[in-house]
Amino acid sequence: MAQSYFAAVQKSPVAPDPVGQYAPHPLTKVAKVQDVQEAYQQERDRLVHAIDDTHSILTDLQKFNKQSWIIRYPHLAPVQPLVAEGNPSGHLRRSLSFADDPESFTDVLHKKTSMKRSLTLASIPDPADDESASSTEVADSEAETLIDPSATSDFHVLRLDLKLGSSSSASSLVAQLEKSSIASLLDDRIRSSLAHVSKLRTRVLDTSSKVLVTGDLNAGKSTFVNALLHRDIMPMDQQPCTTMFCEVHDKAENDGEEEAHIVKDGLGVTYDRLDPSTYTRVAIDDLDALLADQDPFSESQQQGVLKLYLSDTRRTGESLLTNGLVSISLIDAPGLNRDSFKTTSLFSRQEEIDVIVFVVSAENHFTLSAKEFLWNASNEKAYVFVVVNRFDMIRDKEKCKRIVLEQIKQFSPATWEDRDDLVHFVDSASALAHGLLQAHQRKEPENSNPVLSVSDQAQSQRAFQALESSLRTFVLSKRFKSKLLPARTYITHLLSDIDLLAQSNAIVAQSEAERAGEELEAKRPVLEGMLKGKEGLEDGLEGVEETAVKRVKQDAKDRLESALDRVGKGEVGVTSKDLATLPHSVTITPPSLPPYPGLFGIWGYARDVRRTLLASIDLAVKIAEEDARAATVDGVAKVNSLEDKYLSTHPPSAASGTPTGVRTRRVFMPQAMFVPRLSHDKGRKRSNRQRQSATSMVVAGGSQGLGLGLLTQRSDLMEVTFVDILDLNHHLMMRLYPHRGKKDDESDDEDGDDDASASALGTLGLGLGAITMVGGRTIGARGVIEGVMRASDLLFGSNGVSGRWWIAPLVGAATLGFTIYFILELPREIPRTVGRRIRSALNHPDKLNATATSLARTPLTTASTGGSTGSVVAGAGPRFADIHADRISRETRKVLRLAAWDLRERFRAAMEESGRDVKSAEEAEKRAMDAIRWFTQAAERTGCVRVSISD
Ligand SMILES: Nc1nc2c(ncn2[C@@H]2O[C@H](COP(=O)(O)OP(=O)(O)OP(=O)(O)O)[C@@H](O)[C@H]2O)c(=O)[nH]1
Repeated sequence: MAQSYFAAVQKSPVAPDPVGQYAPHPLTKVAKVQDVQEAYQQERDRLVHAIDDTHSILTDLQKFNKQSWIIRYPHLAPVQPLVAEGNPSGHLRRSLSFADDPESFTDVLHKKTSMKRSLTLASIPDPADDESASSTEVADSEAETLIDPSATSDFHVLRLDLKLGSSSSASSLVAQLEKSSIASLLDDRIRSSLAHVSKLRTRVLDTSSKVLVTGDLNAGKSTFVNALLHRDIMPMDQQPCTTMFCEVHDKAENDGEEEAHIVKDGLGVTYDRLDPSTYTRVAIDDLDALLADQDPFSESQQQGVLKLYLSDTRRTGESLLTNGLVSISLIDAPGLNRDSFKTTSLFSRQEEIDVIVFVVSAENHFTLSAKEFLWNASNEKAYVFVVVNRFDMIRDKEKCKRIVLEQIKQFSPATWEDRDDLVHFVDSASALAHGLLQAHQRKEPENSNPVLSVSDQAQSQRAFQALESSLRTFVLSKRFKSKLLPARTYITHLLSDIDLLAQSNAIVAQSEAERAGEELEAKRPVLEGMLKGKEGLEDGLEGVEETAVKRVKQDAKDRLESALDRVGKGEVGVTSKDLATLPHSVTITPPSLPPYPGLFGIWGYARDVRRTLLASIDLAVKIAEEDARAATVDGVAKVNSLEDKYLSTHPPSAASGTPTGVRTRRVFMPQAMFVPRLSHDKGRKRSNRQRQSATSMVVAGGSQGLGLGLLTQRSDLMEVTFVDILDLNHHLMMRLYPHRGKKDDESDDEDGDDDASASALGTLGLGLGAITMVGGRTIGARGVIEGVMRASDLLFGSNGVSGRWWIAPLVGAATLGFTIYFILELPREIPRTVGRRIRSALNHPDKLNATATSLARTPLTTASTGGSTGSVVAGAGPRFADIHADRISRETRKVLRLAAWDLRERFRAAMEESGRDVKSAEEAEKRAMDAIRWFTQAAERTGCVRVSISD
C-alpha cells in the first residue's frame, strides 16, 4: 500500500496553477506531506515488525536445525518445459532432491507467489485438478513470474554455493557432503543473515537523512539553505563565498549544543564528534567572522568540512532538520564551477546521501558543468530535486520555465517526468526574508525584493512552502526507496527461502514419519510377541530340563540296577541288547565270563570273573551315559525348537522383524559330556586337548575312555578273597533260612548282621581248618577260628560243656559234604559269589559312603586312587545306581541349563534390541511429527509475515 502510495505521490497529477508560475496550493501539498509521512511511518513500522518476526523465525529455525532436526538443503530441478505448459493454476511439476543425497528425486508441485510458496508431493492430487483447492488459490492468483525455469536455485539469501546438479563432478562432490556438514553450512548462512537482518532493522529505524545542496556558483545555495532553516547562518554574497562543505545538523545531535566544528579532514583524520582532536570547535556567533576570513580561492581552505549543530526555531513538525520521522542534514557544498570534482566525488562517495538538491539560477539556466553533474547524478540516483532559484528576477517566467524544463527533460528524463514535485521555481531570498524576523529584514533591506508586490510575495512564500513539502516528501520517498524497499525485498526473499526450506523439510519429515510408522508397525508386534512369549519360553525351558533330567535319571538308575542284578546272579552286567543302544561309532565286544580253568586255577578264575563283572558294570555305566547323552541331545534340540518358536521366527509374518545383532547360539558338543574336567586354570588351557583325547578314546572303544576302568581299577574291588570262592555264610544262610535267599537279592545284607547267621558261620567255620590255605594264600583262618569259638559260645554258652560230645562227627560230615559240593559247584558258584559280593559292595551304603562322595565329585578319576573300604563312614549312603544316576542326570541338567541360559540370554538381548528398535522408531516418528508440525507452522508464519509486508 505504502509503495503504491509513494508511487501515487510521485505520479499524482498536480492541480493547474492559476498563475502559471508556481506549484499548486501549498495546503494541498501540506496535506500530502502528512499523508506521506503517515504512510511512511506505517510502512516503516510494518517493516520493523516483519523484520522482528523474520528474525525470530530465523532464530527458531537455527535453533531447530541445531537441536531437533538436521535441516536438509533442497534443490528444485528446472521445470520440464512440456509439463509446465498448459498449467493455468501456476503449479509446476519439479523434481526435488537434497544436497546430501542428490541422486534421489521426488516429484513435487511447486507454486510461488509473492506472498506464498506451496510445495506438495506430486503424488498428492494436483491442486489444479481440484475444484476446492483451486478456489482457495484464487486469492494468490497473481502467479509470480519469479519461478524462472532457467533459475539454477530457488534460494536468494540462504543460498549455499554447492553447485547442485550442475555437473556430474560437482554433484559427486556434493554427494560426499554429509547432512550435518550441509546443515552447518546452512547454519553459517543463517547466522550471517541474522546479522544482516539486525543491521536492516537499525537502518530502517535510522532517521538520519543527508540532503546535499549543490549547484552552480553563486546560484543562491546558501540563501536557499538559510531559507530552509529560517536562519541567516550561511554566508551569502554576490561573490563566490562558500568555500567549505557545510553540514547542518540539528543541535540534538550535539547534546543540544549549538556549535560549529571545523573538521581536520584530509590529514588522515576522520571526524569524530566525541574526539575534539579531530576538529576545531567554533562558536556559532564567531562563524561569520571565520567564514569571512576564508579565501575563496585558497586550495587548502577548500579542503575543509564544517559541521554545524543548530537549533531550528520552528516547531518540530515544521522543522526540516528534524520532524520525528527523519532528521535531515543539509550539506551546503561549494559552487560547482569552483569544485565540481570534489562535489561529484563527495556525491558518489557518500552512500549516506539520500537526496541531491540542485540549485540553479533562473537567470543563467544550466551551465555546462551543471548539466554534466545532473546527467551523472540522474544516472545514479534517478531523481534529483531541482531548485530554480532567483525566479523573482525573471520577467517572462513562463518562457524561463519552459526552457529550464526542456533542458531537464534532456539530461534527466526521470526528473522531468516528476517535474511537478521535483522542479521548483522559487525565490530563496524572499523566502528567507519572510522567514526571518522583521528586525532581520530591517537590518538587511537590500535583500528584500523591490520588484515583488505583496501578492507576489505571498505567492512566492507559498511556492517555497510547496518546495519544502515536496522536499520532505521527496526525502521520505527516497528513504523509502533507499532503505525500506531494499529491506523489504531482502526480508521477502529471506522469508521465501525459509518457506522453501520449511516446505521441503516438511516433505522429508512426512516421509520419515511414514517410514518410522512402517517400522513401528513391523517392530511393535515383534516386541509384543516376545513379551507375551517370555513366560511360555520360561515354562518350556523348565519343562524341557525337568523332563529330560527326570528321564535320564530314571533310565540310568534302571539300567545300572538291572546291570547289578545280573552281576549279582553271576552274569555280565550288559547284554548284547544293551550294547545295541551304543552309537555306531563305538564298537565294543560284549564282555563274557572267562572259561573255568580247573580246581587249581580257581583263584585266578575268581579274579578274572571279578574283573569281567566289574568291567561289565563299568560298561553299563558307559551305556547309561550314552543314553543320557542322547537324551541331552534331544533336550538341546527341544531348547532349539523353543528358540525357533519364540525367537527366530517370531512373528512368522514378520520374519524380517527378527532382531539382528543377537549373538549366535552356543554349539553343543555331546562328546564333551562326561569328560573329566580339570581345575579351572589348567582346564581352560587343556580342555580342547582333553576333549579330543576323550573323543578319540570313545571312538576307539578303549577301556579308559569308556569308563571301564572305574571299578576295575579299584584295588579294593579287585581284591580276591577266599569268600569269593567259598561263601559259606551265604550258603548256610540259604539253607538255614531259604526265605532269605530272595530277600537277599533285595537287601544285599548278607555280610552278617544277623545273630542267626553269625552263629551258623561260627558252627561251619569249625570245618575250615583244612582249607585255610588255597593257592598259597592265607584266607584268614585265625579270624575264622575265632569266629567259630565265638559262635560256639553263642550256641552253647561258655558253660555248656555237656553238649559238646556230638559236635566232632557232625562237623566232620558237614565238612566232607561241603568239600564235595565245593568242588562240583565251583565253576558256577564263583561267578555268582563274586557277582553277589560285588553287588553287595557297591550297594552297601556304609561301605560306599566314602566312595560316593568321591564319585560325585570326579566320577572317572577317583577310580585309580580308589576309596578304601576301610574308611567306612557310619550311616546310610546312596547306592551305586543312585550315585551314577545323580551324576549322569546332573551332567544333563548342566548342559540343558546352559543351553536354556544361552537361549534366555539371547532372548533377553533380542528383546532389548527389539525394545530399542521400537523406542528409536517411536522417537523417530515423534521427531518427524514434531518436525512436520514445526515446519508447517514455520511456513504459516512466513506466509503471514510475507502478507504483512506485501503491497
Ligand atoms: N534576487 C534574488 N537574489 C538572490 C536569491 N537567492 C540568492 N540571491 C542573492 O544571490 C547572491 C548569492 O547568493 P549565495 O547564497 O551566496 O549564493 P551561493 O550559491 O551560495 O554562492 P557560492 O556559495 O559562493 O557559490 C546573494 O547576494 C543573494 O542575496 C533570490 O532568490 N533572488
